[in-house]
Amino acid sequence: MQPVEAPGPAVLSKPLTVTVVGVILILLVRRLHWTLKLRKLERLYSCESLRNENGSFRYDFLGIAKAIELAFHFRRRSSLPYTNALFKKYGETYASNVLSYRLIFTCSAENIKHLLSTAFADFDSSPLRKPLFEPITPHGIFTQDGAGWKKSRDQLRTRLSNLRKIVDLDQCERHFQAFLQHVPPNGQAFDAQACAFALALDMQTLFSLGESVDALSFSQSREKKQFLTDLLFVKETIVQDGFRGPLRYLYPKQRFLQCCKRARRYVIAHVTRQLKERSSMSEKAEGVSPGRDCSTEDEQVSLRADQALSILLANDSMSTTLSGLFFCLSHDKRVVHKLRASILDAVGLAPPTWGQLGSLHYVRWVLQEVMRLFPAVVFNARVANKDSTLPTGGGTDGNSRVLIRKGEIVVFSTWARHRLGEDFGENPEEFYPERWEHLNGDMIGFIPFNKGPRACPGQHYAMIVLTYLVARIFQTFSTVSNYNTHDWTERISMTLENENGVFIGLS
Ligand code: HEM
Repeated sequence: MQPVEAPGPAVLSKPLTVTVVGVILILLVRRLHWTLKLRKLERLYSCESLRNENGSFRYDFLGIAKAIELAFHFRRRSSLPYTNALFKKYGETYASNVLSYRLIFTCSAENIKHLLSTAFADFDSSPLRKPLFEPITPHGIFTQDGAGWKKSRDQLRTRLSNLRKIVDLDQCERHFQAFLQHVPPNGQAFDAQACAFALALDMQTLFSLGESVDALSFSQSREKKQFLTDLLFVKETIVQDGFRGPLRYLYPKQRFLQCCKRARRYVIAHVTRQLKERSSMSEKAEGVSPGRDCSTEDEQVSLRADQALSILLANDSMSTTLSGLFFCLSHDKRVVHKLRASILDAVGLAPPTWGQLGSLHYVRWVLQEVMRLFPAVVFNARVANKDSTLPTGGGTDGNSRVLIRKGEIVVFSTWARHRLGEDFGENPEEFYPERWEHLNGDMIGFIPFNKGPRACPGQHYAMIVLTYLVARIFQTFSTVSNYNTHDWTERISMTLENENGVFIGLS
């Protein structure tokens, strides 16, 4: 009998070759199909090409030099003037290659409106935020898009809708009195930014956890101090990792994860207590014991914890506005004088009532002007979830539509939007609250709270609380002395801060 010969290598490699060629062909056909689809979209919307950042990055094919330059400016605290200079050079919308990703930078009011409102469904934020926020709020509003986001949003809206119920002016007064304890006598210097930060934290923890973290108290408990330290570290790491992009995986995460775990445990303990109190109240009221489904209870606690943590992560915005206000007023005696006179004129020296808050128009102009010059969130980004377009930025004049491919990141700058161009009248870099006499807080390019379905759900709450605090501060004091020895220097944390603090005196 003839021995059966084993198949040679040539016979074995045939099916492999066919498979590889087949896969390559499928990929090429898909690529071709996608390219043709893009061309069709381009033709349909008459898209033209976007200006690319060239200059020193012409041969930076992998976008490494650009990434280094961005990191350099972040560390040097010069990202804001740097990006504004690029907008002046390339126009309101341009593209950059950063670590092989095409990033589109824009400060065009039309493009921002498109991202946030008109084409809201075509752009997501979770691909960028989820990896950053997941360890602290796995199902929080910041980590979601689509149906998950809508569910969280609806729950928050229900919670934030009844302003009369959630803004307790007596509580605001207590927080204001605690703030006063930190103002030294006779107009001596203190760091108003640090105090504003503590004040905002106390208000927000009381609101979201039912118990203040007592950041303004001189006898804060060790547990609360630890929670605060953990929360601050978590926020700081999230921001740094956001700027590091894919390079963040090179950095150790042990302390971050530990802080997330401890902070979450603290929040869960408070939320559980709140839910138990509420459930025993309803039991007493209805005389029945609600069915106890363990998994539902756990889910409820986890959901509430995510909600509370999301509010706490969004908290710094209030302190950015307050410290920005102190900074601007320490340079402008005229506005301080006019602000105080307008408050005394409308409400006298007694704490303003709910009804009186709406009549403090000059306070509103001053707050809007501060939020224009020092918006809490200076940069923001969205990722295209399908091939799409932006209304402007294409062609030599920058007026044509531009094509955005699925997965591309569009970064928009609120800082540049508020400070470049002529939307806000003359000298947009100047603090001039009177400009709001002729402008509308709802105007398209004014986006301190963003716009559209994902606009800040706490904006009305924030404006009422801030108006109350400003009224109380300037009923009490008539001068703001400037003790800052350095220029205002950016510190982009979860929100915007002055790297040097804001040293003022109140008398
Ligand atoms: C002056 C004060 C505030 C400013 C300037 C501000 C600004 C903003 C901005 C710009 C966003 C959009 C972020 C984005 O889409 O990437 C935002 C979102 C958010 N803010 Fe505020 N905020 C303030 C106060 C508050 C307060 C007091 C709360 C809660 C009580 C709050 C809760 C939130 C939440 C939960 C989101 C996420 C909304 C979502 O993703 O759908 N904010 N805020």
